[in-house]
Amino acid sequence: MAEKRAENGVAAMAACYQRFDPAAYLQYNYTPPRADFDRKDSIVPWKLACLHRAFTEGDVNGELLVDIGSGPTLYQVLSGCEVFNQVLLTDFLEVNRQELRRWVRDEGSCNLDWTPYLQYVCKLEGRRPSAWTEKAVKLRKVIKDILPIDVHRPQPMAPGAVPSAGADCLVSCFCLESVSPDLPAFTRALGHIGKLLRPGGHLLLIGALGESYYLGGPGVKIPVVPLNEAQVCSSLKETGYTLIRLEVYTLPQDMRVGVDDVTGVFFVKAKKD
Ligand SMILES: C[S@@+](CC[C@H](N)C(=O)[O-])C[C@H]1O[C@@H](n2cnc3c(N)ncnc32)[C@H](O)[C@@H]1O
Ligand SMILES: O=S(=O)(c1ccc2c(c1)CN[C@@H](CF)C2)N1CCSCC1
Repeated sequence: MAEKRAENGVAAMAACYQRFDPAAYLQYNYTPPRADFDRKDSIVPWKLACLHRAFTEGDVNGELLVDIGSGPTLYQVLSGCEVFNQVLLTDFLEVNRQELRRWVRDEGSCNLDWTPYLQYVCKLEGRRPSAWTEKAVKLRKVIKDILPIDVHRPQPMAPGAVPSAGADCLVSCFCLESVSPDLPAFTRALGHIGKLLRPGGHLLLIGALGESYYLGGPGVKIPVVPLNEAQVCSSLKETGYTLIRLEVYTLPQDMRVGVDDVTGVFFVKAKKD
């Protein structure tokens, strides 16, 4: 009975995502006021700095980085592309994979200009902002594929998509809590993606705290599992990760713009046991 309920919850979530609108999602979350590089208290500098530090402090290395639930966004691999020579982007929806392919193939008509993000990460790396063009070339070179994924499946990706030994690093941002009908499903999904990671590999997880819904497009209200820090830590422990660092950002009032009810954002660096 419980299994049937879980299946129904996952199916209902998948149905919600059929109305997901990448262009609107990018507009809601990745343009000002949320993505304001001139504001010291903006979430963008905080998140990009968390990722930059995590990728560059010396313990993260290897060949393959996999981004779980990429959506239509690239910011999450802008630092990682300097550390790994193979990056896989993944998403549940073809519309998001198409958005990413348009950027990777430099076909134009992307729904967001990632230049400010590329420039900001170059600044974090001590490079001149004009080096963003070189970073874009590097990123396009290391992205080896853009593949389907379903984190609710015990095997989230097609056989052979990731080497049997596992990826060296996973990054995942605002995915697991936004696609799971409840906390047990979130925890199971965390375990499923862990199977894609080699023992000793790192997980960089960014997510929403206290969020119960978000708009995935005009009038597209998508339920979210409201998480607190203790639940995130408990789920990590339950699924075989050792927490290295947890950082929390509290969203300023004026960044609560009605596209969701998120109160904070967490950043986790963890290692698979
Ligand atoms: C809130 S968006 C996050 C996008 C991006 N990572 C970011 O940081 O903004 C959640 C993403 O999860 C994807 N998704 C939905 N169901 C999924 C599933 N079962 N497995 C993996 N990803 C899923 C959606 O297509 C969407 O791109
Ligand atoms: O933290 S954000 O404000 C952000 C970015 C994405 C999301 C949320 C918040 C909250 N709702 C999530 C639903 F899944 C998606 N941010 C937007 C600017 S760039 C860094 C990330």
